[in-house]
Amino acid sequence: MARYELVKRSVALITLTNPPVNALSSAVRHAMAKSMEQALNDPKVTAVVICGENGRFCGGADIREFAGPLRGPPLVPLLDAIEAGEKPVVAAIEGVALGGGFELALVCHYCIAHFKARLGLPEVTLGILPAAGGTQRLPRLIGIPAALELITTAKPLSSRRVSMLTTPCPPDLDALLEVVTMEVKKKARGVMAPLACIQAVRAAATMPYSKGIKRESELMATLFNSGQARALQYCFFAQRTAGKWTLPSGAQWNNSKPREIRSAAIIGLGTMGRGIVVSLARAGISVIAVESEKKLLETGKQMVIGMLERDAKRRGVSASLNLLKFTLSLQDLKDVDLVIEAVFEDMALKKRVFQELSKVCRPATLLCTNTSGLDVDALAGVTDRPHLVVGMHFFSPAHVMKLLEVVCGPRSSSETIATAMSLGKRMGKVSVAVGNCPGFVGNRMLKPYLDQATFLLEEGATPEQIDKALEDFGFAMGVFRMSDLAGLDVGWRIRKESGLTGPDVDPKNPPRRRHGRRYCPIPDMVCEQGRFGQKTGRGWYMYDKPGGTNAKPDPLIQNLLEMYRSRYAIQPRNISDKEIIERCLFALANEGFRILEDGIAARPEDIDVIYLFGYGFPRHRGGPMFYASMVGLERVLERLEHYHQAHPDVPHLEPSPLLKKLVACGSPSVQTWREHIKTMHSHL
Ligand SMILES: CCCCCCCCCCCCC[C@H](O)CC(=O)SCCNC(=O)CCNC(=O)[C@H](O)C(C)(C)COP(=O)(O)OP(=O)(O)OC[C@H]1O[C@@H](n2cnc3c(N)ncnc32)[C@H](O)[C@@H]1OP(=O)(O)O
Ligand SMILES: NC(=O)c1ccc[n+]([C@@H]2O[C@H](COP(=O)([O-])OP(=O)(O)OC[C@H]3O[C@@H](n4cnc5c(N)ncnc54)[C@H](O)[C@@H]3O)[C@@H](O)[C@H]2O)c1
Repeated sequence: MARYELVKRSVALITLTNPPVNALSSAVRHAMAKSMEQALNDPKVTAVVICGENGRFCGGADIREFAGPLRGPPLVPLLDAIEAGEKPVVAAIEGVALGGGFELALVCHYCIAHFKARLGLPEVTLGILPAAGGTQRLPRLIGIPAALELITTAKPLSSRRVSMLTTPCPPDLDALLEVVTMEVKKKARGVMAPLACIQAVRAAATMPYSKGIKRESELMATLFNSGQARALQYCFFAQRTAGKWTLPSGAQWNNSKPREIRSAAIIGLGTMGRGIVVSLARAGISVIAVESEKKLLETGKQMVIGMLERDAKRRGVSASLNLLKFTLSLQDLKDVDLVIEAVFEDMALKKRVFQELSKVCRPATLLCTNTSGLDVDALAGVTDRPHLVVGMHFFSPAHVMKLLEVVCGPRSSSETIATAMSLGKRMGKVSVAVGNCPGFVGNRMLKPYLDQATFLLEEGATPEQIDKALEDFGFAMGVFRMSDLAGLDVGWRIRKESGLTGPDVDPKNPPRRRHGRRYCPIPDMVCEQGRFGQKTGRGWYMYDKPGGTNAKPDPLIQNLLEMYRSRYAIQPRNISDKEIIERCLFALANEGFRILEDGIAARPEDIDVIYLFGYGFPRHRGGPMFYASMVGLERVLERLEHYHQAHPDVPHLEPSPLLKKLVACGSPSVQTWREHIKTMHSHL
């Protein structure tokens, strides 16, 4: 846990040895305390060097220990003792020095850091604060403004910049703290940890160290047992769990070898294709981009080049334009390792493309589709290599959004899945393996969520009221603002194609019912007026101009809702924010339970990661499944039963059998739900 050596007969070298990140577990703290005592008591030792094994100084406190009672020597007195010791202590930093690892470096009398070292205080991302003196020592070392930025944003630093940060405490501290508080509140709505950090830094600025450290510890005590800290720490591990995919066949992340991908092709240079090309090129992969027409090819090319150049400028690197090739001919794809199809969401067109690819590409080429919800296995079926077909569902904008759903068809081989997952990681994505069903995980769950929002409109709510409730809950954007951003015409086209609206609707359908269920035609009425969202300057809100982003409530929408309600004799009622949150989010989680039952997602963590990284679910709430567990499954069940009774024609509100089963089993913790699902059918 910590190795002690005497070097050159006078220097004690203490190496932290707790792979993979040398976290400061109880055993490490114990070994460090012993080693320091030995070094301080040995008259031969004139100086001490602390470093970490395997090129990593220290990833901080052992987060897993936070879930149980705290044992072992506490960190603060250990670090205080190092700082107070009479022999000089040097931190030799290679790799990461994060959280408690950085706080350890701060108590050392000297630090030497490799130029690739990464130093930072990511505690706020875990819902806590740097409580081993970080909020007290860092302001003293680098000044209030720089310390505030590091502590409240969790942004890591390269080692060279640390030496440049020497801003003194500004004269108007209160004004500065006020500005930072506003920024933090705006960026991380409702999140407690960064606000507590600001209070701790205020203590550093206004109190002697002995009092400041006490304040730090009080603030930590509040955060430590909070629901937000539990949620954020759950997110940390959920993200890592998602990478560890597993199939019922026994194939899994650690026994399936991915293929190396050196070259790839993208078919379709529209909204998605462009972002995917950028993501691949940024990862150092040669890309051939294919369009159907010369003009579209040229437009796509210019957009991709512009995106890559801007991105490279931002990151201070040179744009990898030499990796790109643009063509109108599929024949150019015969040697690529992998193809990602991103043409229109049209099954017949996609099938034609896959048939053609089957003929053109060498037999070992992987064929992937970026479809948002079509049957991946139906596409595999038209190829000569169904085992090499997989869905790679990126999210818009594809070069920005971190989520990648890897959609495993029943015939996708484990090597194919491993390759898609590993390629996602190489592109900096958070990849989650999911089964093949309409909408996969993310978009399938979105339907009940959107339905509830529009039903609430019918019943008396306004778009701005619903959005505000969701934004106060922590979403960056409410459902209507998000829909305006994404474009309302996409959903409208899908509804027309599935016969829910437009000329193909069976006239025998009552106006607010389809297939025997409640249906809300308001979104169709909005689209019929040419209101497609931000791009047309009008949608659920009005904007200054087409493409504008400043959403204002629109009296025309208000009129439309009033006319609609009076046409169908709906008496509007006052709807509480509580009802909005419960109906939208419990319906969302309920579909998540069904997805687990159906074996479309292997674990609740996978669903939560999809919602955190693809749909802006607030991280401090942990994701829809974790949120349901925090509310209490019994309560979620009771509320769903209540709402289903009130709306029996909405099947999504009927509690899922898995939810009922979990409640009957005493509402076990989310990490153990898997044991209750394992007998069920898996599509993974
Ligand atoms: C009344 C109550 C009073 C309560 C008062 C309590 C007082 C308690 C006193 C506490 C003192 C506070 C000390 C300190 O301020 C707090 C902290 O230090 S919190 C931890 C801060 N550190 C981090 O957040 C770093 C987290 N890790 C990372 O960002 C990355 O892992 C990495 C280090 C950059 C490495 O990244 P990668 O190479 O990509 O590797 P992985 O991410 O896949 O990780 C590999 C593996 O390691 C596990 N792991 C990583 N870091 C930790 C950690 N700090 N603790 C435990 N485990 C860690 C990770 O989960 C992976 O394992 P897997 O999940 O795959 O099994
Ligand atoms: N837009 C999104 O938010 C989003 C998100 C995730 C997934 N998707 C999916 O990604 C796919 C593409 O969506 P999009 O939004 O980029 O569409 P888009 O309309 O912006 O782009 C599609 C592009 O494909 C090109 N194309 C059509 N047929 C072609 C052919 N035979 N050969 C070469 N190019 C061809 C078109 O010219 C067009 O430029 C769809 O399956 C969609 O469901 C979209």
